[in-house]
Amino acid sequence: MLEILLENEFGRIELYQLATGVQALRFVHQKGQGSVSLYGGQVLSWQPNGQQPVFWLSDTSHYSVGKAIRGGVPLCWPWFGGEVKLPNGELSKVSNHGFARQSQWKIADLSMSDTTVEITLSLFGQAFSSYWPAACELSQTLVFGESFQQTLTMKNLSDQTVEYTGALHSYFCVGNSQETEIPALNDALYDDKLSGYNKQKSTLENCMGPIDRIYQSSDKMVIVDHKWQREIEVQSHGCQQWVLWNPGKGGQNMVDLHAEGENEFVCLEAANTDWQEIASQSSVSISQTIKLHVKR
Ligand SMILES: O=P(O)(O)OC[C@H]1O[C@H](O)[C@H](O)[C@@H](O)[C@@H]1O
Repeated sequence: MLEILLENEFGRIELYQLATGVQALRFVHQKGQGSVSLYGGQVLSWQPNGQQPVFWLSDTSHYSVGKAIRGGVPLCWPWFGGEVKLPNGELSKVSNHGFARQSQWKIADLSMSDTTVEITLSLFGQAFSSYWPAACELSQTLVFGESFQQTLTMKNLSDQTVEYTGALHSYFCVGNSQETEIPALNDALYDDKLSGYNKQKSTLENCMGPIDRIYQSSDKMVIVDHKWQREIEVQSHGCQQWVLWNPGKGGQNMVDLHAEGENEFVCLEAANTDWQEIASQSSVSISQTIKLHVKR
């Protein structure tokens, strides 16, 4: 199955079948190319012309309903990590990162100009999970051009206040995670999910794991990739934390991470890891803007 959804003098957007139950959009535009899975509403790739890919995608990712896709920008929502707040306020252990990344999103709008490809996806419904029964509507706008902008708007359609945690879980492609730094993180306190020690401060030598940290910062970050001589600037909006994750050699035990894959990416996630309220019938948004600076 292949369907051209939009074509003009600047490019083309196609819908294709990636696997059973997994449809995706891909675009070729005069500024670059990219792809987005409707399953998970997940950006899979983006490569501006003349650049290395910006997002990393595992060669051995699952593409099947009920499993998360490894790479691109998974949406962690309405909970980040393995804990949800139930409607009665109690916390409960759950599988990681919520249902948005394992739900079927719909195309709400597509447009293409000389400078950008804009894709809006939506997810609408209720009782997606017994842990989070509220009716909700998510809208995700993706603007691919020379830079990339992603906005996730969450509307609470129920008559109760709801609480969420979440993240735009970007897998950034780098020349080598061992030759990659993020200097602005050195100024921030972090909770170390691996050791359990909170409010740490230390210099991050490089981005090779095992690393799993929640930084208390919403500052603009610059990923300095020495091997590819590239800087990736990431600015978040509406997010209070950055999560930094790379599995290191432990990645070799993950079936959906190809051999040596841990050398090729760093996850820097625009996140809210503390519970955030959304009042009944209200909307809130989180977003990120990504810009590339190539030194060569
Ligand atoms: O394997 P996943 O459920 O996609 O999670 C991958 C990673 O996501 C985040 O970065 C968490 O902080 C990590 O603890 C987790 O291992």
